[in-house]
Amino acid sequence: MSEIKALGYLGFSIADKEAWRDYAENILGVSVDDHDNGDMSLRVDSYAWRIKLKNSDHNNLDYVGWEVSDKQDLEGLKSRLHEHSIAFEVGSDELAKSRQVKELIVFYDPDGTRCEAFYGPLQLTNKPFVSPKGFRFITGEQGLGHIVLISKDHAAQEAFYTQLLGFKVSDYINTEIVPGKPLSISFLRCNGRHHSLALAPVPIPAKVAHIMLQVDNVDDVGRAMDAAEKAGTHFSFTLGRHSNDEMLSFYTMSPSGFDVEFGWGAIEVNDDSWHVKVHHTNSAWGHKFQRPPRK
Ligand SMILES: Cc1ccc(O)c(O)c1CC[C@@H]1C(=O)CC[C@]2(C)C(=O)CC[C@@H]12
Ligand SMILES: [Fe+2]
Repeated sequence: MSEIKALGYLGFSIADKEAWRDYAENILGVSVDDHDNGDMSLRVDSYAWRIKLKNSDHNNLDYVGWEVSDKQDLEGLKSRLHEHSIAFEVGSDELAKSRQVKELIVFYDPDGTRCEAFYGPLQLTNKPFVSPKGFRFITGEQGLGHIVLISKDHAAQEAFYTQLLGFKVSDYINTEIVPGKPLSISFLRCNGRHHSLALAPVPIPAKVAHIMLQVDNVDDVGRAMDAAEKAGTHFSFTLGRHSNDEMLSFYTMSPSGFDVEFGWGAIEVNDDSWHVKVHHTNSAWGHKFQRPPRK
């Protein structure tokens, strides 16, 4: 049912390129490539790029790239979108070239976030990924990591990603961010990663709450934490262990204002044995929220 195999790539407009370069290399430990037009791209694995940072005067989530297996599955997805009267465009050759993929389509979710579905990402096996911090990121079949979108029309967003795009619900977390205003976050998967996408109906104007990158060594979470502390980066949530995917992680505020969760040790979901759960806590321990500094 689901053609979507993984979170493939992300595109952001960013207002502070040099701050991002420093944050990417020295805290996240990902590699940075500069392009002739002033944009930067981040690598975490064999893919030519995973996160594109468009040099701009504002910060924005520009697109979310979902990977499908092959042309057949892309055609299957096109048919489903067509059946449900969801408009899509076939990406031009120029767009495919700039995304460094074989083919892609472009459509929008109910909240207006630009989605791209693609197959055939360029692999740079002749230029292996080298982390400036010696980190190794867990990607492969689990994709880039996860993204948490702030949902405006939450019911429509959940229906779109589950019924149309074929994501499965892993669980829900009921929480109270504003005291007296309970809300339920939906965690959705499209592979063994517990969630590649979460939808959080938090009443704030932001589009993206955070993105998450996962490393394969718990000590690298500690090393990234030390580097972030040394750099004076704001910790939005302190070190903790999540209740649902059991990830050990901390969150720092990126130069764009959204957070990056840096984690290790999450469970993998087996579709045959998993059942949907409801949690009433975000974390088994830790993850203390810290108010952002005033600008
Ligand atoms: C609870 C949880 C489980 C797994 C995760 O990967 C994960 O990022 C979270 C945290 C979700 C997060 C939160 O708990 C506090 C309120 C947050 C920051 C939001 O406003 C959106 C995401 C929410
Ligand atoms: Fe997360």
